[in-house]
Amino acid sequence: MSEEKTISVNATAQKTFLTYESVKSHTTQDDLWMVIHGKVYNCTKFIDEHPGGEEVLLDVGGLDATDAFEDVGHSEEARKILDELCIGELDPSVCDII
Ligand code: HEM
Repeated sequence: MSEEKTISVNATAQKTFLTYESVKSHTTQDDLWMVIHGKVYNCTKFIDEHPGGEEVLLDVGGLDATDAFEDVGHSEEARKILDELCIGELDPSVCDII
């Protein structure tokens, strides 16, 4: 079964929806995804560059990292980096628990 589905929202914009089931299998240094505020981020390329170190990112691999991310009080710059790492949103039609 495919991990993602793409839904046409209108003629110009498309959203990629991912299930939490697919997010939680990406938990390693070579393949690290996480969820922050309902969006899915592929952080693999950023692990080495994270100013807060790689361990904290690996700790939340495959999980909802919203609280961990917000508790640190990340800067606007950090949020811009997040935008670049976004690969989709959690599928609202699938009710799976994080
Ligand atoms: C992909 C998601 C994340 C991105 C893009 C990111 C980005 C950054 C950036 C740019 C900084 C430098 C300070 C700032 O600009 O705010 C930073 C610092 C930090 N981050 Fe993250 N971060 C992410 C996730 C996390 C998570 C999940 C944690 C878990 C606790 C975390 C913990 C920290 C800590 C502790 C620092 C402070 C490091 C220091 O100043 O010594 N980060 N992060």
